[in-house]
Amino acid sequence: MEVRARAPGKIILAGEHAVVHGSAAVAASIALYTSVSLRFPSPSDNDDTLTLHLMDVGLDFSWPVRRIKEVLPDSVNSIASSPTTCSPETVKLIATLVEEHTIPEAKTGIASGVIAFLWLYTSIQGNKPATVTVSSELPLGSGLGSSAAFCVSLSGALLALSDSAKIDSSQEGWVTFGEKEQQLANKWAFEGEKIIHGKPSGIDNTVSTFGNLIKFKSGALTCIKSSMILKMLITNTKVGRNTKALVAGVSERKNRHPDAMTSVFNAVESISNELTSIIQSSSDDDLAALEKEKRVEELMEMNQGLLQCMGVSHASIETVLQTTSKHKLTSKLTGAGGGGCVLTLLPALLPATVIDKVIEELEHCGFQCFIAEIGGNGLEICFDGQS
Ligand SMILES: Nc1ncnc2c1ncn2[C@@H]1O[C@H](COP(=O)(O)OP(=O)(O)OP(=O)(O)O)[C@@H](O)[C@H]1O
Ligand SMILES: C[C@@](O)(CCO)CC(=O)[O-]
Ligand SMILES: [Mg+2]
Repeated sequence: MEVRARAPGKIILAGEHAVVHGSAAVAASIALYTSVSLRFPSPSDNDDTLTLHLMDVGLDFSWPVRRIKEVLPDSVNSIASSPTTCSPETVKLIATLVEEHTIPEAKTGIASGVIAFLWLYTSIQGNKPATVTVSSELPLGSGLGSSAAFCVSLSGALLALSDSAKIDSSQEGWVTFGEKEQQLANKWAFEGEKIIHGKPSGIDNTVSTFGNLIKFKSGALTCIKSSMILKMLITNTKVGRNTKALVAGVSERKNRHPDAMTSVFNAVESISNELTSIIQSSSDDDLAALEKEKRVEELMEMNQGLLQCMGVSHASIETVLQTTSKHKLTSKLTGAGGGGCVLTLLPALLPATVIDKVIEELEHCGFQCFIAEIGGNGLEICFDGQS
């Protein structure tokens, strides 16, 4: 029996970090996916191992299921319908399973993803042997929600072959879960994100599960219907960073300066709310459309300034800001910052020659640029092995 699941990455248009502290944020899915395939061996395969292939980092992990039972005796019972937080003690136990494999020094960040995998796998599928393969079109650890896409696609595949999700496996091509199953996959993915991020807001797994353009605040999402073309250039500075450390850094700054940081988070909330109304408002003529673009640019600039206040910008991000501003374009970091990706709004009437020139200059700095489609599908499942 085999199933595949895929889940998209995301960009945050406004509100990263502040959203962890209760402010609203605006995010959109992008058409770059992480895919997971899950296959249970047939009895004749005589295979008693759980194997994980991580194609993007070229690492393979494999455990005899009796070893998993030894370390995690509770994993004999699946708790698929009740998303549960992995306790710090269980994280430590799972880490011993991960440490049985050698992870090269440069890839140690992968360990938290493997721990999240083992928690989701054993909670949803118990102790069955299986082969799980993960591959992604997203750059890992760059602010485009690779950890969420990993957790959502994994939860989707695991639930699709569990008794907790009712889904017709005879359907062909990519299909979406029903609302109840989507909610369940999203909740499990959030539990995985907690292992990777420490204190996630839930915005990344939510937009990856449901797709589209959303406003998110304190765990609740509102779908946004955009009435304007939002074309974003994404620049990957290729400076590696870790969301968990950046989120913890902002919390420490908040502990040191509670009043000032609360004001910063409140300002971000106003930016997200204003951005939402601008994106949704209808524009009667080209002038109004142009005016809306200018306002979005101004809000992006203000949000970037506040992210600098939070201490999550980086020299490489500043280089992108300076390079794009020479062409009168506005940029802001997206995701956790500290390197990673930067968004630049490409106005609807911007000549293609200018876009080419900006990309050339950014790539000359060693960055990688791409334009991704915004606001597409969320989590999807495929049973037929064809699509
Ligand atoms: N395709 C993948 N294969 C293996 N591990 C992955 C994959 N995608 C994500 N991960 C896990 O997620 C971690 C990166 O998550 P992190 O939250 O730091 O960055 P991000 O999600 O890309 O950015 P952001 O959270 O700012 O949007 C990796 O170190 C790894 O543990
Ligand atoms: C930095 C952050 O706000 C977004 C990361 O994409 C963290 C989170 O919301 O979980
Ligand atoms: Mg992440």
